[in-house]
Amino acid sequence: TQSTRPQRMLAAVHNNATRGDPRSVVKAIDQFCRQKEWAMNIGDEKGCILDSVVSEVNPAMVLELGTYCGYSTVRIASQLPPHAKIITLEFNPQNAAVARQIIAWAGLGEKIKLIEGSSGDWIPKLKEQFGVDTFDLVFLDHWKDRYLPDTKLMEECGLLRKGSILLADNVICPGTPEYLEYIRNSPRYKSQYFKSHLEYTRVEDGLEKSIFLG
Ligand SMILES: O=C(CSCCNC(=O)c1cc(-c2ccc(F)cc2)cc(O)c1O)c1ccc(O)c(O)c1
Ligand SMILES: [Mg+2]
Repeated sequence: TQSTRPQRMLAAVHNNATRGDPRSVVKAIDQFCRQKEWAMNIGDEKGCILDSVVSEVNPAMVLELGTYCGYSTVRIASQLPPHAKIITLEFNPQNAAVARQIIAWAGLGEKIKLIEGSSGDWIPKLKEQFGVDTFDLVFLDHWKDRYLPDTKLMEECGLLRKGSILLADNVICPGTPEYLEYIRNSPRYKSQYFKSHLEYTRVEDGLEKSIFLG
């Protein structure tokens, strides 16, 4: 039976990355996406911006919305301080299955909790189910029309604290106009745009970094 793109990406990781070496996993995926097949990972260019935000925030608790194959999950988790954790939500079971194996190959299983399901269902359950208090960093990379409703949901569920950082991918391509409008005009956030390119292309895209002011 025909393999899927995430399965071919996983094979590239098994064949080209060193088990237990997250940077080699990231490199193998970027090479696969540049040389073989484009895929919607944040990629190496925007990935460097993500890395700098993670190291600046040095978060104890991270929420990622949209795991896909786990590329950004591995990038973030490889920079977390000891005992820090990332919870990542993925809607698509096939993508989640591949992500679990890529995360395991990178040796980061202890730091990462992957939940299969929709963000709208799970965000209201995170406190009771996983004993979460608030998140220091939230990375938004799921359905682009869910960025705004899920941000409002996180506010309502008390998952953000004064100083929590939201980092949103794809605010230009595919684009998240309602989210940008809200977050840039809300007195409860201070936002900054990091201009970049759509992963593995020359098309403009960027990341929006926003601090929750409480
Ligand atoms: O894809 C989803 C929703 S979650 C992924 C959201 N991410 C994106 O859509 C996303 C898209 C692009 C992008 C795509 C085509 C372009 F021409 C240009 C840009 C880039 C990104 O960086 C992204 O993050 C899903 C849902 C249910 C399922 O059953 C399933 O198989 C998949
Ligand atoms: Mg993205």
